[in-house]
Amino acid sequence: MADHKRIFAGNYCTDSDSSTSIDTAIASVKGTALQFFKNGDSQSTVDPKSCCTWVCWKQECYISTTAVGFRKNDLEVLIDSLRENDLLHYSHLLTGYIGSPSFLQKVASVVKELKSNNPKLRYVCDPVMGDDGKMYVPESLLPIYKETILPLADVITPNQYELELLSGRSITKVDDAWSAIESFHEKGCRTVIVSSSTLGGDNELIALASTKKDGKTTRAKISIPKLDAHFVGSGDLFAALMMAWLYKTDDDIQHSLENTIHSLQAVLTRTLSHALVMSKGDRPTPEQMELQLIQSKSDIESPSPSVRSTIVE
Ligand SMILES: Nc1ncnc2c1ncn2[C@@H]1O[C@H](COP(=O)(O)OP(=O)(O)OP(=O)(O)O)[C@@H](O)[C@H]1O
Ligand SMILES: Cc1ncc(CO)c(CO)c1O
Repeated sequence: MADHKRIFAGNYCTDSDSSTSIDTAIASVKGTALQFFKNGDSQSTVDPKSCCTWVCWKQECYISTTAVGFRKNDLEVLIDSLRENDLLHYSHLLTGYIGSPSFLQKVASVVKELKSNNPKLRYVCDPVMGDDGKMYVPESLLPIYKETILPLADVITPNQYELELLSGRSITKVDDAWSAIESFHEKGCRTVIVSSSTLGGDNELIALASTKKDGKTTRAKISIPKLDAHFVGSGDLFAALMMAWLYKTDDDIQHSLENTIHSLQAVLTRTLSHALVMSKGDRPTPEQMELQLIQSKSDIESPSPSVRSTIVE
């Protein structure tokens, strides 16, 4: 199995539902892996060496459906074992929810080690800290994200609130967002994607993307029709799909945004319709709102976007 297709995708999660980034990143890039994760089948469709140990851990977690917290010591043991087996060579690293400062510091040292093994490694960081003005991780994570993680990240995918936290600025207009994004470029982060914001009209969410190459910045913006529901795992799915499409399109932010948003819309619309049928008109339970990823396999693998992004001069 060629080294360049290796992905290291990690999402510190507390239950099986919140690990969509792993399923989706692998599924997007490897095609066949989606079924493998969801049906908990044998390892026949996936060469474990081509994915990563966390994926195997995730599979166990999914089968047992036990609440699992992946802690700093677990990460150390995992990294030590991968190092001993000469398996610390990856093309991409994706991190999501991280709940403790010591874990985040350890992630920073892992990023450095992976980058020293492969200077071309792409680190995609979803700085999951909160939403709608509320933090749901300890505040002590913020300075670590700002000072240590941001300069290491090649791609960062904050939502509007996380953009405010990381930049220390209030974001009330699209122009505020662009200047906060520019400040991240200045810190060394090449590509910044704002996964969702309320900087548009009442019925839409706005996502923004900016990438800097050879001193030139390219910016894109897309309007997302807003669904009247709250989804769990949509941010994970967003980060995973952006990572896959940026890789597949050689950093074309416009097409990556369009493809990602198309797949998200398909998954979320299907999820909501399914949940409403299952709940027979009552408020759907979290189980009924589980993202319909398997059912959306073709929308993930072969998106045909109808919503277009615009390049912002
Ligand atoms: N209510 C919704 N209506 C339409 N699309 C949605 C909705 N909620 C989420 N999405 C889609 O999910 C994507 C990710 O947005 P979301 O706000 O869930 O992520 P996030 O806040 O960045 O996540 P995280 O908590 O991981 O940081 C958006 O770009 C959008 O495409
Ligand atoms: C535990 C936990 N809490 C919150 C979030 C953000 O939606 C995530 C993203 O998956 C998560 O895993």
